[in-house]
Amino acid sequence: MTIATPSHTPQAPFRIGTRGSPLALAQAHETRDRLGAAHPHLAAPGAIEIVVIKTTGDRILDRTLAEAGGKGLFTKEIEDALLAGEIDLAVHSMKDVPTVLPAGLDITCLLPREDPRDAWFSRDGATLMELPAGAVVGTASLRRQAQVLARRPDLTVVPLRGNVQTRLRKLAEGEVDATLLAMAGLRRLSLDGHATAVLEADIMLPAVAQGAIGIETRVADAVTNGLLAPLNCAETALRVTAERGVLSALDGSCRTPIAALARVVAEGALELDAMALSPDGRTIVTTSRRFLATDALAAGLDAGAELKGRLPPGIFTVS
Ligand SMILES: NCc1[nH]cc(CCC(=O)O)c1CC(=O)O
Repeated sequence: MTIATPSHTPQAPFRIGTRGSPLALAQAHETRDRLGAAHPHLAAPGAIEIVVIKTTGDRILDRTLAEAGGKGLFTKEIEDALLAGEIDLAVHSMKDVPTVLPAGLDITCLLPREDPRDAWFSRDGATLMELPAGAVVGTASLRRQAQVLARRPDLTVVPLRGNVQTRLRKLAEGEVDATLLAMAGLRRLSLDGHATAVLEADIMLPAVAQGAIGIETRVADAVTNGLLAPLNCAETALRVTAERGVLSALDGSCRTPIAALARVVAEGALELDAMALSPDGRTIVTTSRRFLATDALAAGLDAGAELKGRLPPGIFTVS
């Protein structure tokens, strides 16, 4: 396979590739605004074009993503457009980006991270611990399902899909009694005011890279990568590197629910909490690391390898 390496020419519009969901578009607009703020020639009207690309993940409405299987459901078609030179950069929720990227592409920029926590929504304002026995929690995320069932094995978890607005509508219509959504997405859509509660990480450890926006480009496209350099948030990049290290150490051992959150605890020092769970929430393996910024990837990989080694055989291989 040959990899095209077209490069942005200053007179043509700069093209941002994105999914078409309201959240994806908000993230693309944030990227466009940050590029315009950093580079006056990109602030002019029409200087940046937003190209909406439909992905396999957008077509899957009736099954949970875990059932649909496969990695990169939300990224493949966008990456194909990037490799073909149809767009100059792709904006992704890092949570949806696989750990292994196509040859010639890389995440070359991470925007400052939003709140990584999950928000809790219930129809009548009950918290997770207050919901009546047998109440129905809607989520397609095995990570959220497992952590809900770990605390409340008497609840029923059913899949709930659709974009943020759709899920909130289904909650209001009574299809479920409660649901969970990433705070980051809600903030970006100005919907965070509707949340019943924000779940701290010791109640609901977030997904790897939740709340982080990553920008994927062609490694060889020096023009685009140069324009993005001032937009990169070094702290977010370190945290995401550690968390994705956990994921890459566990990749291949299936669709085990995994959660991880890294944060800066002192100048140049980070802490990482990582967790693997069985979907029924009955088996939970956790570990933490404290490490220096230079060791972010190694710490994540090491934590992931430890979790992998401690997984009870059989329980976690659901593939
Ligand atoms: N898989 C869907 C998805 N991908 C990223 C976000 C939220 C935004 C983020 O985590 O950056 C969501 C929705 C959700 O989990 O509520």
